[in-house]
Amino acid sequence: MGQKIDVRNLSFSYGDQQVLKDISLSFNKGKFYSIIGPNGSGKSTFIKNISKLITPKAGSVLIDNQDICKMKNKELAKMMAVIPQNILIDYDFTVFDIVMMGRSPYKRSFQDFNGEDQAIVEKYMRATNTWNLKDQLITNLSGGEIQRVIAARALSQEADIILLDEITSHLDIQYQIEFLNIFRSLKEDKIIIAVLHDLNLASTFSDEIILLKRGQVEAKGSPEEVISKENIKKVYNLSVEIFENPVSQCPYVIPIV
Ligand SMILES: Nc1ncnc2c1ncn2[C@@H]1O[C@H](COP(=O)(O)OP(=O)(O)OP(=O)(O)O)[C@@H](O)[C@H]1O
Repeated sequence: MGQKIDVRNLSFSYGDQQVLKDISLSFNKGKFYSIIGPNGSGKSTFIKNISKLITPKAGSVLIDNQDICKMKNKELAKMMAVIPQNILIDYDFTVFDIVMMGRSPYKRSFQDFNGEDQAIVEKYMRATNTWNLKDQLITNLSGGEIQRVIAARALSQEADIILLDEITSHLDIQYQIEFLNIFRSLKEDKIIIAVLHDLNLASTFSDEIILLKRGQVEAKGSPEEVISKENIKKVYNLSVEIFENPVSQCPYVIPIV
């Protein structure tokens, strides 16, 4: 389950504003993918389409050759976990209860969580450094703490596909790196797709990068193929120098200011 995602000729519009145009891509197990591109280029809209939050106007999204629009939400939730960009939780659940919700796809109606669920939840709360927050109300946490709790919930879903929509936006530098490391360390038997704004994080962590420009794929491939002076100029209208990162040996972008 969740070995491969095929996006075929995907187009999407909000009203008469076309936001995604004829996108075809494949994502395979064992890889960390980043989606990059300027503000408004359609990155979040793409993540919402491939997670069935919104429905493509044309084209399809297939997981292991099955159209996600024909899948039950619970079945999809066993295969795919999403960490969204904007997390609004205004009900007074404890952090532990919120993370436990990640186990719901595995339960029948009114079936209780068991010791195995608790052990899974504790494992991922410790990994995301949220175990010490377990008895707090979610409404009392900071933006970065909430994002870590939502990551723990997504990990507790134990899905083969993880979508991260700008997970780093609320996180300080330590947690940005820690988080991307957690997800990268899990990639062997998962598909990880992350929307990232920081080109150098994308370059360091990704096996493949997809560069969007106005809802179309401008470039895709390895960091070396995508992170080039020409692509950055064309898509961000920004002049940059590219060096080799001395630690990771990946392309390292420095804007010319
Ligand atoms: N719910 C919505 N209704 C109408 N238009 C929307 C909606 N959500 C996004 N848009 C528009 O669709 C376009 C793409 O937005 P999207 O959020 O996918 O871009 P993005 O690349 O994720 O941007 P950012 O980097 O700023 O997060 C933008 O022009 C945006 O204004």
